[in-house]
Amino acid sequence: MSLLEVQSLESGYKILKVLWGIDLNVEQKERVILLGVNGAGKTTLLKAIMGLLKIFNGKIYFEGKDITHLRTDKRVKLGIAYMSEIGIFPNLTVDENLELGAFFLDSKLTHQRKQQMYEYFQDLLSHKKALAGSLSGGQRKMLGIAKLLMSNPKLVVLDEPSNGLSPKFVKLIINILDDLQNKEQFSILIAEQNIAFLDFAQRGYVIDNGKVVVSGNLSDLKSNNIVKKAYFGIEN
Ligand SMILES: Nc1ncnc2c1ncn2[C@@H]1O[C@H](COP(=O)(O)OP(=O)(O)OP(=O)(O)O)[C@@H](O)[C@H]1O
Repeated sequence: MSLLEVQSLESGYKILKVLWGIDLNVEQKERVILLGVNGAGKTTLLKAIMGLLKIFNGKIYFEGKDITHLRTDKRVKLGIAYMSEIGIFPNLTVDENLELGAFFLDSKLTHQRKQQMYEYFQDLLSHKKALAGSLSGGQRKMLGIAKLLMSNPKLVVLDEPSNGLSPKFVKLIINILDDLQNKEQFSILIAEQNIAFLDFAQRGYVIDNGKVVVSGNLSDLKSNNIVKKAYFGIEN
């Protein structure tokens, strides 16, 4: 049984269908990347998995449980955490952002988890009372990741964490995710256009016009002509 299984998923916005029958799965402790050009449907797919969009057709299972029509907060309680491209609330403090990430934990568990996050991200501890909007781009991403992990997720869903970051910070984010996954053993589903993340993943899917056009393990992806052309600028 896969941790996450998406079957023939069709979704979109009001009457606009964007996803046309997506099949995808994520196994325990696996790192899966979603590649695709702007507008391909990556964000739409992640939102549909999180219950933020109406499902027109198809199924979503988490640990074998049908969650196709489950409310978003209930998906979070089951163990799926999502970081959108924005990821944080700029008008709240660092501490308040972390608390929001654990909305369903009691105050003792929230406190313990916050301490854990401040241990992982010591830079955030010194900015505990600062407004999230006053942090640097890199610090905001760290906060987004810490907020994401507050709920102790089994599956972490990330939408373009590299967006707006310099190559140095992209490397740092990759190292942090690598380290935290080893410590906490969650699975990762990540939408990215930055090829630095290709080596981070074990398996991936290329989405185009709301359909999966290529899928496979890292070496399959790297040798695929569509991927080579779109991401490495190689024609053949
Ligand atoms: N709120 C919305 N209402 C209507 N259409 C939308 C909405 N958000 C996205 N779309 C459309 O859905 C399609 C897929 O967009 P999506 O954001 O999922 O792509 P993406 O692969 O995540 O690209 P990007 O990397 O630019 O975010 C696009 O045609 C887009 O215009």
